[in-house]
Amino acid sequence: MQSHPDRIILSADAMRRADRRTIDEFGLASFTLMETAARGVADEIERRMADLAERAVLVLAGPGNNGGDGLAVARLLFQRGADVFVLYHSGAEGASAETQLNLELLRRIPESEERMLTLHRWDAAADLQTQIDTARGAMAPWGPFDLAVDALLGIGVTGALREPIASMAEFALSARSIAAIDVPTGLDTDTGERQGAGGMHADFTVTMAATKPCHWFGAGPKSCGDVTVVDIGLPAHLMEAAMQEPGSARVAGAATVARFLRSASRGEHKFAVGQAAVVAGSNRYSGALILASKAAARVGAGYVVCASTERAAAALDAQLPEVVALSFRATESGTLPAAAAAPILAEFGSCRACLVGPGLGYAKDDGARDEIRGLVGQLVREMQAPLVIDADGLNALDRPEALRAVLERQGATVLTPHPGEFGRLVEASGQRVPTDPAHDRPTWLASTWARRFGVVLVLKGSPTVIAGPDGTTFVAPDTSRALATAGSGDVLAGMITGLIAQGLDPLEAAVAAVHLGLDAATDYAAEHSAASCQATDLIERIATALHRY
Ligand SMILES: NC(=O)C1=CN([C@@H]2O[C@H](COP(=O)(O)OP(=O)(O)OC[C@H]3O[C@@H](n4cnc5c(N)ncnc54)[C@H](O)[C@@H]3O)[C@@H](O)[C@H]2O)[C@@H](O)CC1
Ligand SMILES: [K+]
Repeated sequence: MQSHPDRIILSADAMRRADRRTIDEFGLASFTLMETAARGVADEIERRMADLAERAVLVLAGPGNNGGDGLAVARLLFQRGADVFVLYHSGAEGASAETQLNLELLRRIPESEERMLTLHRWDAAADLQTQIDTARGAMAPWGPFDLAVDALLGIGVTGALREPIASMAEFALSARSIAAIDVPTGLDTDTGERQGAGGMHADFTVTMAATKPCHWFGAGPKSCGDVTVVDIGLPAHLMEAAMQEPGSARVAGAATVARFLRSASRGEHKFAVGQAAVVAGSNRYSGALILASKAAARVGAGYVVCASTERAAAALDAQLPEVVALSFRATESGTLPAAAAAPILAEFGSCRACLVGPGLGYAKDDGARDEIRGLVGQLVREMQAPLVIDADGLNALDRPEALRAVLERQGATVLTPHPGEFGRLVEASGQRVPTDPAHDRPTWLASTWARRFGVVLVLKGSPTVIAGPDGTTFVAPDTSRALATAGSGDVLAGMITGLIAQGLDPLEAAVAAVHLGLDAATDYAAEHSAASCQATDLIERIATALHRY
């Protein structure tokens, strides 16, 4: 469980805009930003490399401002006692003024008796093999480096690595550890995907102003190592503006999750604390009903009631005597009939949260489909309490009018699709999905569609992204293989419902539930192989996870 404060995620564009506005509008010189960035990187390196004075550092500097950061870091580490070998891309000589000045400053450092500083120019226009051999020759007397600093490419990267960057990056492999400046070279900043071969795997990454999606998504988490953020002085109002942009997000720290959970009206009488209703299951799928109900109870809902077919309700009774079950004669498809909606609304009208969907058996056959579409549609239209729609409940929203009914609801709605269910929802909405790369990011999709549907949207994935109807977006701190188990979706939906029933704001309940699920999975994986995790193992660990906040 992370103890760090909340972390912000900005897209490459949002970061560039904040940089630009800080320099042009606010008036903080870009050289100052670069120097502040470099100081932050050097401080973090010094914090991790015990005695810098005895260390040999290789700085790989690229042709842009990331390279400029690297050149400044080289100067600072040298000043702090390290022997520094700078391998810089000749493009730096034609780069921004701040990068050129940093190259010039290195050149002005006088020879020193105690420490070595080598500036080695990599001529990007010359024959590649010659450059490789020459660089290798120049490094030969240096022996292995304690650290390589990856300042080749930062958020200006586009597409697969082109030479000579890929060959320059290879020189990092000989170092004992690797520090990446801003982002590891070769990672797409907004997706964390590696374009083609090559590129950097860092032991730690020091990033400017805010994290970027590549630190959390795709190959990023494995390629970045520990990520620390350096405040380079971007003014708060410009950071706030960047945070408002679709695609920007926040990763809640433990303190925030604890604050969300504390907002629950805990300890009051069980009816006051909140009744959670679960409309789920079918003759074939009673497990989903049981898991969702158990999770709602375990997360602290005072009183869980459920509605299902006779057979599923009987199975639940056997396992969860404390949960009151309303049972209905199943349709010939073995699923809940649409006619169950009225009695459910009558019985559960006073519930404080209602979950509909797990195991309803939507795919069974057309008969089932019509019945479940009718049942879900009526609950969407008439259930006043916050409604959590998961699994087959989502599949039943397969027509534009169903999604319009969701948008028109007075009460809050939480949708918890996995990517496939999400794709079908978007398709059913009849709205166009922008396919350009800038927009098919999970954070952008979640915030845009949460706003369009007017819902809390939990876009399950690795990691899971949670967005509110105003576009506020959270990203789960990591993923766990243990969560990739059947039924974990039922558990998550049950937890969200159980937390809302206790008075949590639906968005906060969804964020807290995702974190609790991750904590439970991490706890399990600490003692067992993650692949062996069952949904019931997760439920058993919810209470422990809750207790920590
Ligand atoms: N004043 C500023 O704007 C600041 C910028 N910062 C640094 O500046 C970086 C962004 O700098 P830039 O926008 O100059 O971009 P980068 O320095 O990330 O790289 C852009 C350069 O790399 C080349 N390039 C792009 N993709 C490539 C590929 N696939 N293969 C080979 N070469 C490729 C481009 O032609 C361009 O010359 C940040 O990552 C950060 O490190 C920070 O110092 C904060 C302050
Ligand atoms: K880099």
